[in-house]
Amino acid sequence: MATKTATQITRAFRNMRALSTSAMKQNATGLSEIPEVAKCPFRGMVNTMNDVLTRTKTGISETASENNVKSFDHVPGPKGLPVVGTLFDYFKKDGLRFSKMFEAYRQRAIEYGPIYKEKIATISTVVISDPNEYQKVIRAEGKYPIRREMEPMAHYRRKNGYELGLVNAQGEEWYQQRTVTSKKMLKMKEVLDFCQPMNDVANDFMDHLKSIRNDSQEITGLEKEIFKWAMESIGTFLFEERIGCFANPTPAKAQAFIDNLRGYFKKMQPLMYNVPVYKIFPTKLWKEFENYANTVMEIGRYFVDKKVNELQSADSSRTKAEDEKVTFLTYLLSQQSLTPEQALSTAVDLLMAATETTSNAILWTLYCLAKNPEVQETLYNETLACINNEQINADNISRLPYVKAVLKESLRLYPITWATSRITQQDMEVCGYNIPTGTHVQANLYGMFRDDKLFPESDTFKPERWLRGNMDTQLKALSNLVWGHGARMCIGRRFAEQEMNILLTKIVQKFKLEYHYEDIEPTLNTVMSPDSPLVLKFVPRDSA
Ligand code: HEM
Repeated sequence: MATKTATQITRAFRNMRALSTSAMKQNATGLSEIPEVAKCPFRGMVNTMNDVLTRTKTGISETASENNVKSFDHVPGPKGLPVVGTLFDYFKKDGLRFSKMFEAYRQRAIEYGPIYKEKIATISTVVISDPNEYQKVIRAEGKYPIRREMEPMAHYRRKNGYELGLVNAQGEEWYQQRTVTSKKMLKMKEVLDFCQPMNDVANDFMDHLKSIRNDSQEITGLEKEIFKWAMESIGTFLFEERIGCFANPTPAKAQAFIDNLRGYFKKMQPLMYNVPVYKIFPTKLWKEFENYANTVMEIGRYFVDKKVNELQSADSSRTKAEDEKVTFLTYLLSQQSLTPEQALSTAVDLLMAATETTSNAILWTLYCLAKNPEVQETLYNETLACINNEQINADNISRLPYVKAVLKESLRLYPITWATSRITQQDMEVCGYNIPTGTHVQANLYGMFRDDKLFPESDTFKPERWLRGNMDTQLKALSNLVWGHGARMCIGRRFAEQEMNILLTKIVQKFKLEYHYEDIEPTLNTVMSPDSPLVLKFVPRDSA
């Protein structure tokens, strides 16, 4: 892909500034997006279902029966009511809960088997709990895999005239953004280059942890602290400079971003499953979500704009767009295939996607380690033997198989993204049923990960499962699924694994973790999070 000249970059910066400051005005006019908002909110779903019904009533079921493949109509599942489907099952006293959808999927799979279908209000889904059968979906996803939109997020962006961003864009638009972004984010060398900044952030975080422990060596409000680490870490990648989240007090903008982003993900969860009335009139929940979203976008843009301004005011003759080592943002802006608005949306998307995910993954891992002291000791001994007190770098990071196994095992027990999502783009057979084009299909990750047949003693934390020699190909494929699959797999995976490995190594080197309270259960704030505050004791290993 050709890079732009310095003049073109300067023009891109200028456009970017104009765009970001006029974003709200664009919302008001919202020329390109108004028709989308004006669409019937249920149209997409009705179309998909009609398509499915037409196909099953006509050619497809005949073909299916010819090949001994049962028609889509026969896929088992809860019946539900006309229009609302099984929605009311989620409001019954002691019934299923939107905040525990992973458990609902698991229970349904136990009741209906490796494939079932369910319609919850406007969402129709086919859930697959057999990893081999799900491979058929993976193999058929094509060049432009379609993941179901995160509807509240996409609706907010359309309504306000923002680009959909990498997470929600589809087809050619998605492909362009993905191609540009993956060159920096999925290339091992590019990510390994960030070992040093990640070490620096993790070292500072160790000092921060020491300073915020109370007299009992416990840290309360650990969630917010870990979130700061995640934000600081992605900040170094996007902007190649420190945001300063560990300062006392935390910079107001960073603190507001953290608080609002958490609220944003929390409110998105119930909006995703309920009837999307918010598309017609703003419900209380929608307004709360919108408020959080406004602040998150505003602050996300502030960080991006700040960097853009700095780059612009630097001597343009020294702009290093042609060089290999430029900030991620400079790189994005230098790409001809991205509009400045797309570059900006992508950067904000990454800032958002990186924080909630890695912070929750780390929280779960620390919880598992604190509850399993023998695992903690094995991990500590590995770090002593393999890297001692060296900084983690491109060479020695591969010498830490146990830390990787610990992370995999935590994500197995607490898969923060607990199900995958694809819309099929061709008819296919799965578990002996015909699945027509346009069907929303999901892998029941939480159900698979807690299945004793796939993972003996599945509720037990055993990182050894993931060590070379103990792992067969099926297990390996399964561990990867927590990052999604194929061309649309998590773009931040390499970045996330590296920063989490570095942080975990440093934490076990410095502290023994203890947990002395009731067990914590998972709940969904869009990603799987602890349902109550996690209070851990950080006991120093040395006298430092
Ligand atoms: C524990 C950490 C994380 C987990 C478990 C995780 C998991 C996932 C999953 C399952 C998907 C959907 C993939 C698919 O549909 O096949 C995804 C997509 C995505 N993730 Fe992550 N993620 C994590 C961290 C991150 C980080 C650190 C970033 C950014 C630096 C990030 C950025 C994204 C983006 C932009 C997408 C959309 C990609 C696309 O549609 O092309 N994620 N992630």
